[in-house]
Amino acid sequence: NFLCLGMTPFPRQPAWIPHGGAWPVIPVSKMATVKCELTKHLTSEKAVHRNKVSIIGTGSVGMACAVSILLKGLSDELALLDVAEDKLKGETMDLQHGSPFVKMPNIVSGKDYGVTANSNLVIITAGARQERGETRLNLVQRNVAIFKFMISSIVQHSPHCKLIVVSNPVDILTYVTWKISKFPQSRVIGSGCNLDTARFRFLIGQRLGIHSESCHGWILGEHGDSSVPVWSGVNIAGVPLKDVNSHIGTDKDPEQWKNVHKDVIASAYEIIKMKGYTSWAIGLSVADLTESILKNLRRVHPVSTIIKGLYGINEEVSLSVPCVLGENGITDLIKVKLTPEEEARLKKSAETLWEIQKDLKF
Ligand SMILES: NC(=O)C1=CN([C@@H]2O[C@H](COP(=O)(O)OP(=O)(O)OC[C@H]3O[C@@H](n4cnc5c(N)ncnc54)[C@H](O)[C@@H]3O)[C@@H](O)[C@H]2O)C=CC1
Ligand SMILES: CC(=O)C(=O)O
Repeated sequence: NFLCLGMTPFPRQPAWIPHGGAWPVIPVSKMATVKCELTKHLTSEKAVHRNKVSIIGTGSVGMACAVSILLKGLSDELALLDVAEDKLKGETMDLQHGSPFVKMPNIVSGKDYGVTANSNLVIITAGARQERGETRLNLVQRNVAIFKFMISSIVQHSPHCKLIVVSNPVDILTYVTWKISKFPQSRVIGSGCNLDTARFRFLIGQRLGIHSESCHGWILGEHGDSSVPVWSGVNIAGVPLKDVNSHIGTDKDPEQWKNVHKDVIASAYEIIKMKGYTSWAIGLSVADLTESILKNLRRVHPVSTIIKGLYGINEEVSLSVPCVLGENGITDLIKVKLTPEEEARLKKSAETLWEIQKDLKF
């Protein structure tokens, strides 16, 4: 019985207790007896989590990311952090109760950054979101203020992690995160145009009656209003749409395919007008990035990274270009052959961001 009494009542901290919080009052002798009768304990080694994912901000986007990652079974520990304690606790408990239905890892939560310690990947969704009709760029000062403390705290507890920035304006906050964290460029990834590209492929698929996965096309540049559709590269099964319609994406196009890109830009505004926020598509798209990183897939995604020196852009701005993503984060950028018009639009996107970024204090 000595072994039994010496054991912790649980093999690990139960997830509904905030990190660092008190243990529930459970009659230890009863617990120990049942556990001892049932099991023969072999080791008290502490679990090592190699694929720990932390999500900062448990609002609509953070929780959509959490559920999408859990359903894909990607992490062996999920940590949630938010300043709104009741909401955080409620979301944690609610997720936990789904554990019989998915292979759920240990879920911990708290408002202290210690809960995120030793993460492999930290996903940042905290901060203000757009009101109806508000632009993403308008959020900048409010969210930069939040990022100062948040990024330093994450880095202190997970100095080797990769960071995915989702909060808006995502490109500027990716740059801010890179500066504050002092991480190499490879480990700071903005979700960027991963979502815009998904919307683009979906809408092309709708016009053609082909599944979006088989519609190959990329949106680059700023996530949002100045994003750049690369019409020159859109293809189905290797057949470029511009070979079928040489005016595709231009004013001269009788089918006005350029409206597909207009709809991509309008998407977030339209959804926010109707339901107040966007969440499901961004959650699924972040889980897709997470999969490439945690499984070291080296797939190519349109994510935001510092692109100084490419496409004639000389400022330190973060914009989306196709990037190879694996266990070390972004290892390579694909140099896309753009038409002069596309390159000019990308430069304009960079200028738009630089105009705001150059005066930022953080
Ligand atoms: N990059 C993209 O494609 C997308 C980005 N977003 C952005 O994601 C962000 C989150 O959006 P929602 O989840 O809808 O907002 P939300 O308001 O539902 O959630 C934000 C959460 O952040 C928490 N928070 C605020 N300050 C914090 C701090 N200092 N530390 C920790 N947590 C803090 C709040 O308590 C709240 O729970 C927004 O900036 C939004 O614009 C949203 C959709 C797509
Ligand atoms: C809100 C936002 O950035 C989006 O849904 O695209």
